Amino acid sequence: MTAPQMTDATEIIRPQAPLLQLTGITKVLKGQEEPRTILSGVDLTVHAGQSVAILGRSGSGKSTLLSLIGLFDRADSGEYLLNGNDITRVAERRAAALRSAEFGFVFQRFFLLKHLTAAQNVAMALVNGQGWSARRKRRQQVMEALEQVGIAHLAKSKPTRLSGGEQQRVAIARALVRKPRIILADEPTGALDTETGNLVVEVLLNTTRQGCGLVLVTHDHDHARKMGRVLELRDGRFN
Ligand SMILES: Nc1ncnc2c1ncn2[C@@H]1O[C@H](COP(=O)(O)OP(=O)(O)OP(=O)(O)O)[C@@H](O)[C@H]1O
Repeated sequence: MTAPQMTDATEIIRPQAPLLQLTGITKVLKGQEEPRTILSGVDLTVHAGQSVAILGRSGSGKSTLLSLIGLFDRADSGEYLLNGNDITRVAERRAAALRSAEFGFVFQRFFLLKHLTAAQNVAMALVNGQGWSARRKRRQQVMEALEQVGIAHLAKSKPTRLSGGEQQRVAIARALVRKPRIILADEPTGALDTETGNLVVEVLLNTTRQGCGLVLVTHDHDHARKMGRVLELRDGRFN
């Protein structure tokens, strides 16, 4: 049996455990109006190398669910296991450590810094509380991530010189450079034409062949069908 490993976030990794396992997750929004139940018993298990598409009409709670998985928010009830560890009520400090050690995030908007090159944008993800890693190691990590998404030749280009698809691939490289176990992608093709969107979906799927888990929120049924599983969020749960 493979021995458990420790990560940056001092978490025990159980190799046989799913990457993530959500059971009976609920989320109620309590604003100035009446409390509103957004998620009412979501179950989701993702293993290494698996891809899942989440469909659902606008407002069905897809982004809310992704923000719970990515530990930007916490569920009101239910259980969340990450690598077999119960993190349902994890405190913010540990959540932040887990976010940067375990997850890569990709959004519809690319959030690239215009005055930096593609490589410099990717390198930004390597800054941590202790400052920068060694320059040579950093450069190697950045080039590997750019190669992984097929744009190493654009390393020195600034975002304004890149197409939308190329910019999204820089954003994906930035998500990959820390070698996350799970990619959370929220409508990553929403701002792209069909052909470019297809390419970006292929790039994301490729990460699962290297062992990442992928959760893709999308409105595009063609993209969803390319994932290993398609789930539809309706009335706060998967039907
Ligand atoms: N911070 C918030 N305050 C109040 N309501 C919110 C907040 N965040 C989300 N909501 C509401 O919760 C519901 C679910 O939103 P969410 O963004 O998760 O849906 P979605 O399925 O991702 O929608 P879309 O496909 O349009 O992105 C919506 O009705 C939304 O208006």
